[in-house]
Amino acid sequence: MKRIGVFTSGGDAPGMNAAIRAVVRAGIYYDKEIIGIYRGYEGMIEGDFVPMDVRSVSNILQRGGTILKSARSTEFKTPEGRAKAYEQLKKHNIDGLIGIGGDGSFTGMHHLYKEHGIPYVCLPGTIDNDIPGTDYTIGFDTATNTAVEAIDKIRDTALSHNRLFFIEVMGRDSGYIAINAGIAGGAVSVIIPEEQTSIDELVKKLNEGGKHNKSSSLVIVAEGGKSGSAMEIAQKVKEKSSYFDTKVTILGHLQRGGAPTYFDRVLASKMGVAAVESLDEGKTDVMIGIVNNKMVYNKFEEIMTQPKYVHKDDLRIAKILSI
Ligand SMILES: Nc1ncnc2c1ncn2[C@@H]1O[C@H](COP(=O)(O)OP(=O)(O)O)[C@@H](O)[C@H]1O
Ligand SMILES: O=P(O)(O)OC[C@H]1O[C@](O)(COP(=O)(O)O)[C@@H](O)[C@@H]1O
Ligand SMILES: [Mg+2]
Repeated sequence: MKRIGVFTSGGDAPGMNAAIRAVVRAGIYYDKEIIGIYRGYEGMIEGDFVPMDVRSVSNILQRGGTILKSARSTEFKTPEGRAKAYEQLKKHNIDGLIGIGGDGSFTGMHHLYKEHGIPYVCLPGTIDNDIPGTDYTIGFDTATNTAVEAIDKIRDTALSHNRLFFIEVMGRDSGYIAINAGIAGGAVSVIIPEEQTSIDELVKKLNEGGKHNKSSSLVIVAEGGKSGSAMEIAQKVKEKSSYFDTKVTILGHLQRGGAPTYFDRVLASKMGVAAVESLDEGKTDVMIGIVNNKMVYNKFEEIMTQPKYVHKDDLRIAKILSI
């Protein structure tokens, strides 16, 4: 393994820069040439490559976003698109890849490997924490802290006006950000895609809160749930009860930006070094994960056939604490 390509793909996540830095520095430490690939699979298809030296990753450890930029590429989902990407990698003598992205990016790397034999190691980089085989993904901790900070601020208004707020958080089809931000932010109820929510039960719960003199109520809604968006759920609740002065806040892309927490910086740094070392040792078709505070190497087929659900116990805890 002499030349390693590194790229970020899918939604950007805080800590991606720390991971790029670790890959570049560890690669150079082990006498590899590191080639940065811009804009994920789009840049791979177009051959948008740049050699990276030690100083090219100075002062990025603490920055959100990704200096390599990211993209979602429709073309790469086709065998033809991946063949184009492979031609570019061959032309630039790239022997292996380290990709930083979510479940979609991991699936893309797996297909490229199966079709063209390019060894790769994936680092889980997504705010959603929706990939099996790791307790945490890079960016999840920062995004959840950002959501909690926003929830605390909204509580000030909720308290001052005795209002009911529905706060929508990201996570695509996963409730990880929602349940953790819900526990940390003291939500009266957390609505996640993994569970069916009854509007009648929610109204009952809110009414009980009213009877117990709750002066503010915050409901955290994960995007992507079957019960609808925060806006739709708020509307349904209003139709069933005129008791509440209701407002809706969608946190949106606020959750993707900002300086990574210490946790995400350390996680990304450890995973970046592990990626270079494991690729050099001959590991491939794997995603690095952290499980019980230990680095693990997950084969694509072993983890991507399994769903990753929020811990049932977390839902129980949120419920107990919201009375
Ligand atoms: N099933 C797939 N086959 C091949 N490539 C895929 C597949 N799913 C996703 N990708 C590639 O990975 C990119 C990033 O995936 P996406 O789901 O958008 O984000 P993330 O990697 O953060 O989950 C997609 O734009 C696409 O190019
Ligand atoms: O920024 P976009 O393209 O609108 O995508 C929004 C989606 O990206 C995310 O922020 C991150 O998802 P990925 O890491 O899978 O790309 C999701 O929580 C959200 O559903
Ligand atoms: Mg994803």
